[in-house]
Amino acid sequence: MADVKIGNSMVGDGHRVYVIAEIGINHNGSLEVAKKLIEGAAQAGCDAVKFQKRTPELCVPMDQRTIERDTPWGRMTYMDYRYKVEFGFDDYSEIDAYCREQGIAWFASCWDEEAVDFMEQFNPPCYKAASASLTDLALLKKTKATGRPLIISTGMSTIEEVDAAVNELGRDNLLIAHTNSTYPCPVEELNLRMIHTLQQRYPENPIGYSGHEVGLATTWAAVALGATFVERHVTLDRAMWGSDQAASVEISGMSRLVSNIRDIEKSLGDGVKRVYDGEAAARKKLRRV
Ligand SMILES: C=C(OP(=O)(O)O)C(=O)O
Repeated sequence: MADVKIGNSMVGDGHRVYVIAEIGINHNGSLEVAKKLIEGAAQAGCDAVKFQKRTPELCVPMDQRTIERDTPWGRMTYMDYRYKVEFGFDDYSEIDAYCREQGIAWFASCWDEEAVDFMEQFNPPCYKAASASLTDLALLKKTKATGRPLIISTGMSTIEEVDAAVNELGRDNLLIAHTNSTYPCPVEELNLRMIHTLQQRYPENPIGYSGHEVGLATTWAAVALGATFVERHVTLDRAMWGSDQAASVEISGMSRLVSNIRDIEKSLGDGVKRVYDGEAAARKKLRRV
């Protein structure tokens, strides 16, 4: 399997699992909340935080735009809500500076082509294409053409759609995440063995896991199954307003997630049978023949 370099980190078999705290839109349009999430993710030991960048007038479907909904800022159309939770250039400049201060990488999934041009201004270490964008081949190609590593997510997709995206993009500098796009995802539908299916189908690409389940055990299982990177949504409080919050992990959970991932990756070893020095005494004392 080829390795892919994201910033200063190598991602792939035999390397530390790259842990991404997906802030997404859990900041609810507040830079203050975003900064608390960045700080929490850095302290938890995550390698990167991730945002979602949209140009609402390009990526909100026409039939959704005028639908009204109740929000913490009052009743508004879906389009107005999308603008409300969208950070602009000054916000991202502050996020960029803050991430440097906290010593954590940051990048975004770009939901439309303009968003890619926007993000290029910040020299991100990589990009992500959300599961929703997997069949948007023009967007995938535009993102890949930046020359930066690209993570594609495979929720809500058929295997033929995944093949089509990978064939269009080529195997180079491409990472693939197993995902189920139900929020929160029932454990019976996580289908973590898909990690093996993806490893066998795309042997040149680092395979990872983007999870939306409640709890941490199944993400640890994904690491035990060989996920080379892991992404979980992060929140200050799972009870906060917003569609992704309930399927997110609070900061204390992120700390447990990362520290146990570090133990799991060490515990996997190399699969070569050996007698460890620490076993010598037991071997001497307990072996009859
Ligand atoms: C929705 C996203 O990702 P995923 O499909 O992995 O949940 C995203 O990265 O914006």
